[in-house]
Amino acid sequence: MVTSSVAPDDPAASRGISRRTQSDIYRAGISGTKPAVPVDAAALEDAARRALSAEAFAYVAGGAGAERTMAANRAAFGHWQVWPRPLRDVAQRDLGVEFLGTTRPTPLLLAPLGVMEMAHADADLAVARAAASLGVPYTLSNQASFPMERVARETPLGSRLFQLYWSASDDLNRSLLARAEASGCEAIVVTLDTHLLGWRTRDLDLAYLPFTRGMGIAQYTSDPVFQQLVRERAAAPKSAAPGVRVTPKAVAAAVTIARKGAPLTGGGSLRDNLRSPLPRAAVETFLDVFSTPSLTWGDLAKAREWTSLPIILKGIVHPDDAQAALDAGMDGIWISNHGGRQIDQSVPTLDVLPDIAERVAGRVPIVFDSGVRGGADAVIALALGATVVALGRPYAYGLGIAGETGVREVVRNVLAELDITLGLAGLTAVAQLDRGALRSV
Ligand SMILES: Cc1cc2nc3c(=O)[nH]c(=O)nc-3n(C[C@H](O)[C@H](O)[C@H](O)COP(=O)(O)O)c2cc1C
Repeated sequence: MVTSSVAPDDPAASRGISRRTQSDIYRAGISGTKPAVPVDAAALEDAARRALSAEAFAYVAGGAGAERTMAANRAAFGHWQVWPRPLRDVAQRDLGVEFLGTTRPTPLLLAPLGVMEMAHADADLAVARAAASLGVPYTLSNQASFPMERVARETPLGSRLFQLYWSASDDLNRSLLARAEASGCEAIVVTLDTHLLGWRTRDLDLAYLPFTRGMGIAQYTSDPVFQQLVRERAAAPKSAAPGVRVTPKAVAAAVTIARKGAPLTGGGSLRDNLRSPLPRAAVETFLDVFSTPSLTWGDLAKAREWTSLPIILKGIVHPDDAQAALDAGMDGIWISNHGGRQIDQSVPTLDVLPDIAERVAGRVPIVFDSGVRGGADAVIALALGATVVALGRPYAYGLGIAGETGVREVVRNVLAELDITLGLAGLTAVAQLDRGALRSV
């Protein structure tokens, strides 16, 4: 349900999320209260830059190479304009869509974002609560900061998908998917575009990768198969690993790793965790199993054996790969270039959306992401054939600035602008959005 602080007898309450949001904001303004996070997308990013550590902001905001794909993702929206169409009675508007066999209240999804503890200590818990309060499904990342079971406990009514990074251990993959199913996830999203970690310029300049500090590996350290791999590694004779120079930063990193490794040591004191070889072995094991560059289309059949949930492939950009996903019997396609974090000067997702939508021809749902910054962007993607649109960085910025409230405001603002844009385009339902709503430039 979409929540609002507007009183139930307020006429705005029956006029959709846009009127409720505007009413909430302007009414609070009378008492001098401003929104917790900037509404403008660029101002939101700026505020996040100020709120986050240099490392956290670089990790969230950064892309691959010279970040030309990030810029292209945004520029692609500039090739389309939304036609205004007045005098069509748009007093009642329906944002609902069919997705994975269920009618959803909105056409929005939250994309999986790893290591959200860098933005806020409540990380995925805060994001899940905000998403659930707005009826927006949340895609839990394989690199989350809390185990999926904990998120499920905190938001039993929230709709969740689980995103898998296909690791080098099939036993681990199977275990993660079984846990996702047991904890109420509705679908598995297999991310395909990160089989090699992108050349992330900002992170390289800061020499900072959160996983090497034990961050963003909570789905692993809480997994029985992974725990066994870690114990085996810790027990094996050591090969001489390159030493780390002991500096205050190295000591701080060791403390973080020890804390994050607590699930492996039985949650002992910090001193115990620092002494135990397991937390560091967990980081090393993770770095070993994380990526599987040898994966091929033929391997996907295994995922079918591991889960009975629908499987969506994330990271599809080439229309031929969309076709291959259909041929492989997948249940959904997630068009994404990882927000420009993988290949520099790659293909902007919006540019390929129409071709892919044509190939898919409604046979499976299409999730779209990379570059969505507001409701008008979402309208354009939906009109070009997306079934649902996924929001990424903006909600991480909201999280960093104002925790759960920040995420809720960011998502609410996108929905409100989407609702207004739909109505001003003369339409009363997301289902009516098609190419006719747009002018190409
Ligand atoms: C900080 C950050 C972490 C991410 N972590 C993941 C992840 O764990 N799994 C995944 O499939 N995609 C991940 N992505 C990619 C997003 O799911 C999504 O594709 C991307 O953010 C879309 O681009 P946009 O945020 O610029 O709109 C991450 C993106 C960012 C910015």
